[in-house]
Amino acid sequence: MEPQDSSKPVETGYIVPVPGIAPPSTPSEEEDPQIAPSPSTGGQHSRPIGWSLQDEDYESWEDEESDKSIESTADATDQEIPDEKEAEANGQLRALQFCVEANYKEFLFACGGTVPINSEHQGDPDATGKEAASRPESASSKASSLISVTHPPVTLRWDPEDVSAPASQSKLILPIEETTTGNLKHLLAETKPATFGRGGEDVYDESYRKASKLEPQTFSTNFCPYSAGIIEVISQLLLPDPERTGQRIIKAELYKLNVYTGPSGHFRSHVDTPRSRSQFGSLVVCLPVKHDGGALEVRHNDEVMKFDWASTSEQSELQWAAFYSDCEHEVFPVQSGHRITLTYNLYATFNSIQPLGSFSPLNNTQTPLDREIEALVGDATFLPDGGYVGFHTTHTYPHNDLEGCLEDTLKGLDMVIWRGFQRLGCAVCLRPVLQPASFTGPKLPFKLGRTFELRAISGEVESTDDWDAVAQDGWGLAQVSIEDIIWLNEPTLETKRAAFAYTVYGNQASSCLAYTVCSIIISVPKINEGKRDNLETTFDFVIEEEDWEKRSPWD
Ligand SMILES: O=C(O)CCC(=O)C(=O)O
Ligand SMILES: [Fe+2]
Repeated sequence: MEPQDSSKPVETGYIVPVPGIAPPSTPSEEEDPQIAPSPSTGGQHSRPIGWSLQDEDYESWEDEESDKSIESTADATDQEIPDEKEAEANGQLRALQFCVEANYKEFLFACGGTVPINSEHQGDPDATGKEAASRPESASSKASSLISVTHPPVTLRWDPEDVSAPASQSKLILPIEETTTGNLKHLLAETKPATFGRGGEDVYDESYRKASKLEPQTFSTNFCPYSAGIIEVISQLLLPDPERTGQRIIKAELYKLNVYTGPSGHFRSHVDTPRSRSQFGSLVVCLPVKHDGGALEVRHNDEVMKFDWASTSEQSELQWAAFYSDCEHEVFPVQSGHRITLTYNLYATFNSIQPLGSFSPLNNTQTPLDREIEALVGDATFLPDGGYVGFHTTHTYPHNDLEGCLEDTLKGLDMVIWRGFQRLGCAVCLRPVLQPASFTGPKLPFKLGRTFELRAISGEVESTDDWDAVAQDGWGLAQVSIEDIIWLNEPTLETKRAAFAYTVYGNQASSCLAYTVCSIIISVPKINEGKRDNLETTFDFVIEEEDWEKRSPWD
């Protein structure tokens, strides 16, 4: 896993000053999550995507701008209906657009459950017990078992600062076993203040985060999220492999042991910094230590999921939650006791070996959404000569990373769209879509990019032509023009990332950032003798122009 280049600005906030190209908050490579001071509770989609630093009154054109972006999307889909056949195809298209919209709330962005601790446990993976995972608010969640596993008591051992301290004092058995009870205070004494990345440095700010931590190299545990069955559950719910190709599997990496102590331990709303391009989420495992308060709330767009472990914190079980890395989350204040957690970074990785009879209750290939995609692609009146369909992703990806996004990290609905079209022979690729920057000048059009790299461009923009030149020459545009794409949905502006910096000359010069959202571009093959050709491929990110032309469905 290559780590994210921390020298590169990563944009997650809303207002981004551009001294050169440095953003206000470059996350620290070493330390904890960067803070995305985002909207209170998940999801306004009406934020502007680019603006001049001099635009003090950006609030006033914010709505206008977002309306405009939505209009532009609608323009692309509201196409003329010259004859009956096209009308029919359009009906099919609208059905899919409707279905996509209806599915927005259907996809999990977080999941959680419990693993019972069984002191009789002998390490037998088939030992009976229960493991549950589902939406935490559902009353039946704990009954909807996916896998039956129990875990032996959890042992924690740590390196004491005082190396002469006896080993028997640097160990806890949880739920707290009498012989180790007194060691909780030793553990607490070994933890260090938990900092987080803000403005490019590690800060300890108790008003934002009050917690302490141990680094993974200073402690060890017999707890393993794989043998506890947790990774299997996350895999089925957050990173499913609907056709069971066994291609993408999860790598969980222990990140920290965190302690939030009453009466005021907490972590305000933030988005974790992905440690690499392949990170798609985080896992928090709550150890059985008594505490009150400290609920974890996870948000995505307008949806909220809450994991409140306090009332069962003394029970003989491990409670856990996992969520996609672009989700805002928050740990509410712990009122008393100690909320002790193990956190893991979750990466999507490849598996070339087919899973052996792995239990998969999910079969996503026949969801209503899949059926709508099938109906659209199967309709010979829809793009009979081939063409492009676009889908703005509902989650954020590192789409300003030089190496682009990894399709294996696609989340929720995004993955279903990608796989749904791909399995029908359509070619798919991820592309950054440049959003119209806004400044006191001409209104600028959307652009579809071919590069993901975040750049500083010395171009000066005074007119639409200048903008075209900056975007075309300085940033690079895909051969497919944005107007050639039929869009299935509107961009979710929260997923934006900085693409390049440029200078605007109005009354005075000002630096601006141009932003992109991430989109799936689908090349629908042409109809050949009543059937679609099979493109059986993804686009390449760095292909020559001739290749683009070769792959064009109009050839
Ligand atoms: O402890 C939790 O529930 C979440 C902690 C968290 O957000 C983090 O460590 O980044
Ligand atoms: Fe976090």
